[in-house]
Amino acid sequence: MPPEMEPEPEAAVALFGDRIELARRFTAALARHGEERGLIGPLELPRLWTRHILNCAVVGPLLRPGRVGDVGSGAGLPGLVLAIARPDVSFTLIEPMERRVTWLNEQVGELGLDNVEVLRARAEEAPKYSFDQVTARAVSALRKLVPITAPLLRLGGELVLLKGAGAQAEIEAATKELRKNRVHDIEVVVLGEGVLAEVTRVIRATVN
Ligand SMILES: C[S@@+](CC[C@H](N)C(=O)[O-])C[C@H]1O[C@@H](n2cnc3c(N)ncnc32)[C@H](O)[C@@H]1O
Repeated sequence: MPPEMEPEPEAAVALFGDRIELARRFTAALARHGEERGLIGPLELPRLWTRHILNCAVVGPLLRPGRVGDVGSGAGLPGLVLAIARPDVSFTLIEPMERRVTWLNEQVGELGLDNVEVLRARAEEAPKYSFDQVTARAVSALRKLVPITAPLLRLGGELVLLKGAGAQAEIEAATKELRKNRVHDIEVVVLGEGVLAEVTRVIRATVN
């Protein structure tokens, strides 16, 4: 028997506000098709809301009106979730895998999101100096992620990288890459305390 879908947590309505119906539709689509389309693992259904959707949605308040590039969007995490939560921000979802790009385009159409474009590319091929902020989640270790994300930012732009409990250790392991890519004011922001069972850690830093 397939595992049960996690019921919607109370925090979802507070995080998505009047966009909650869109968040519900996206979560339901991911629950229905995510495994068969190779977007999420078979064990993710019982934690789809908390571990994935809300883990991304709590990052919404860190974004500023402007242009955000989401590197390695995959199923739409965090890019599509944030595009639902923040209709005042323009998103470019940067993803190289064709079947994931197809999924992302389908969801943008289904949900009627007019603040999202999908770019089939590796971050290395995406236009440089284009974004005010760049997000990424579960793409690679910071020392490999910095050289492919920092060049996408305009001067003074910001990295907003979702990371696990090892965020601080990743910063220490990436000292050389951070310096070489002019990344400054690096901090770990902890989000979702008292709301999520597992908090979201974000490495936030400025490039100049
Ligand atoms: C483990 S998945 C994570 C997907 C999603 N961000 C999430 O949190 O579920 C990593 C994604 O990064 C993409 N990816 C890997 N290398 C990349 C690169 N150099 N540029 C852009 N995307 C990349 C992969 O195609 C894949 O969709």
